[in-house]
Amino acid sequence: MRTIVVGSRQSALALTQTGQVIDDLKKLCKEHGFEFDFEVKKIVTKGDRILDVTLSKVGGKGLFVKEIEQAMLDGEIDMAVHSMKDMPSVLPDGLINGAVPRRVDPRDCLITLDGKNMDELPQGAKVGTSSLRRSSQLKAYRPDLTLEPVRGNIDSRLKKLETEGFQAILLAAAGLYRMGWEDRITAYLPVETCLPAVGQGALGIECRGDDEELLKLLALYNDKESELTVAAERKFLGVLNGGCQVPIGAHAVLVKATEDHSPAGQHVIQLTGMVGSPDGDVILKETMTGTDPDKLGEDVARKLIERGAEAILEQARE
Ligand SMILES: NCc1[nH]cc(CCC(=O)O)c1CC(=O)O
Repeated sequence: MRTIVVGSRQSALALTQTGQVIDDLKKLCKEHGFEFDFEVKKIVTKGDRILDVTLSKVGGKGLFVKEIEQAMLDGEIDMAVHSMKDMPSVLPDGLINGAVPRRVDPRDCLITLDGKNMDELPQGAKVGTSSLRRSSQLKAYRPDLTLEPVRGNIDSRLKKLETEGFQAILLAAAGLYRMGWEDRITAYLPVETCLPAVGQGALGIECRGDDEELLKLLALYNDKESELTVAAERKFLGVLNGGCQVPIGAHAVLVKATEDHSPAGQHVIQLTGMVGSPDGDVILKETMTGTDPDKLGEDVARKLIERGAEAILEQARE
């Protein structure tokens, strides 16, 4: 019996989703005769130590995964469950993404205390979000809103909704589902109004590239549709060279092969990508379809670069 040591951040969300993945993997082990046991090892990351500082000020990229990846390379842990949207687009040598489990709803949602949805919020309402992607798109949709940063874990953000005088806060629906707090969701933001973060709603299971035993199990856990759509979004992000702290959004879905005149049975991916200015004055969007996720992600990114995405991102990075 081999014990798989699973590294996890100690936030409630990280531990919850790690526990859920371990439960799923244990079932798969039983069904397919794998002799694995699982153990969780908590790891404090740089991102956790500086939760009170606005992430864009400390260089957000990979802040939550670096220590975990080092522990994996050092053999202290064997596997880690990440929110896909917090995973850098390039993994260090020796580590791979062994599975993308079935993705949950990628949309953002609005949480209000009085049940008002986005269109019912009063003129100038104070709305909490620390995400440039969300505030850029929200400003484009409702220029009158006052968007203010709200940081911290999901539970502390929900508390701040009450204690810091926000009329609403914006969060990913996925985190609330995983915590069992979906009853807090007041309204979903349609992807047409607010394109989600790349990989939002999906998890990634990272492990060492030479851990063949574990990779066999993870292959059974992989969801092809989630893998393909997330791959297209991540390639798009990688080409634009953006972390989670620039106003970039993307959303991919599988469409029927016939709609794209491709051979039946072939996967056709439709990807919408977005780059916005921080003040929401410019929102560039492109939608394309394709069968190869990498090519599609690259094509959508190139299209946006042709239309001036670089200058917008440059402005956002300042
Ligand atoms: N940036 C933090 C973060 N990373 C993952 C999630 C949960 C959503 C997901 O798994 O995609 C959240 C919270 C949020 O953005 O509301």
